[in-house]
Amino acid sequence: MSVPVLLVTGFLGAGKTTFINELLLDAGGMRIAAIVNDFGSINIDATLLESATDEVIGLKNGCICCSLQGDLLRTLRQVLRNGSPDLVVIEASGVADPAGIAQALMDPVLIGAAALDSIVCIVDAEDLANDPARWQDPLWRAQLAAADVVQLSKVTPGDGLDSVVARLGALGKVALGADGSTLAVRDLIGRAGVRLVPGRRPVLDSGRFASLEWTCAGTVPMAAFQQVIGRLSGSLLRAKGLIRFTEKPGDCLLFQMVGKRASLSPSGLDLPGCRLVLIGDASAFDTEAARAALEALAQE
Ligand SMILES: Nc1nc2c(ncn2[C@@H]2O[C@H](COP(=O)(O)OP(=O)(O)OP(=O)(O)O)[C@@H](O)[C@H]2O)c(=O)[nH]1
Repeated sequence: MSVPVLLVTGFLGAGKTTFINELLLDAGGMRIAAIVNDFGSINIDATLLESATDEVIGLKNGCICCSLQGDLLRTLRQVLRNGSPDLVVIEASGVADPAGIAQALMDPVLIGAAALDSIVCIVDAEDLANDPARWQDPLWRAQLAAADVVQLSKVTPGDGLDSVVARLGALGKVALGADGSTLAVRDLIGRAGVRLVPGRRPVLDSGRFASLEWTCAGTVPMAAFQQVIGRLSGSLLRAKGLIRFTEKPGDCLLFQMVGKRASLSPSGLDLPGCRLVLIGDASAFDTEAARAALEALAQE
């Protein structure tokens, strides 16, 4: 019998890694392997998931819905060779159109060993409230359209939640998690209808996003870092990183920013220096200016 593959999609920062982490931590005895595609060359998501399962493989430097389709298939074969898991979870990057990944997974050789089961789309309720234009975003709509299961994240009771659920319903999607709950992993499997090879071409707009990956071997001063991020925030869609501040060089902190909301929390990791990924709209985000501003912060 082929191993089911669960594909988790959703816009930048929607909560895909958080959702998968919860699945892995509450796997109900299932052996789950995770394949994680980050947009850039620093695979923060894979690093974050490594503590939750033995088998996490990061795919970086491209997108599995287009340039890395071959890498995805090779990785999947490798995962299957390493001892058949009960389930493979693939986290798409926030810029991926799941149609491209579904097409790749229709590979005639692979399909007997691993077959795409459900596609879960994480929909960020807070993002929809803050940025109603998201409803018209072609990439966001393509991610939603592909979904067998729509899971809401960042829900606040009231706050227009009923109208979000109703509007998703009008688009033909039943949104789960309006009460903050998530389905158990076993209940996510087998939810797909008959899946045809997607006829349309994936929504790809490689020029839409600009990203910067920055690392330094030492630390950065906290107040100056916050100032730089504050200045950049208007042009950023997503930022994440593992940062050591000069004031507390012993702590490796997880920095997250989605839209205007930023947070710092203990990462539980012990990686040296700092690593940061910034993603913005290409028309607004000046990566070289951002790099220079970050370089000016680096301390030994
Ligand atoms: N309050 C709240 N925060 C959440 C929820 N889900 C995710 N977050 C936060 O949102 C931020 C992004 O979450 P991730 O899980 O990394 O999002 P992602 O979709 O994997 O992000 P990318 O892979 O970078 O596109 C983090 O700071 C999370 O802690 C949620 O349900 N509620």
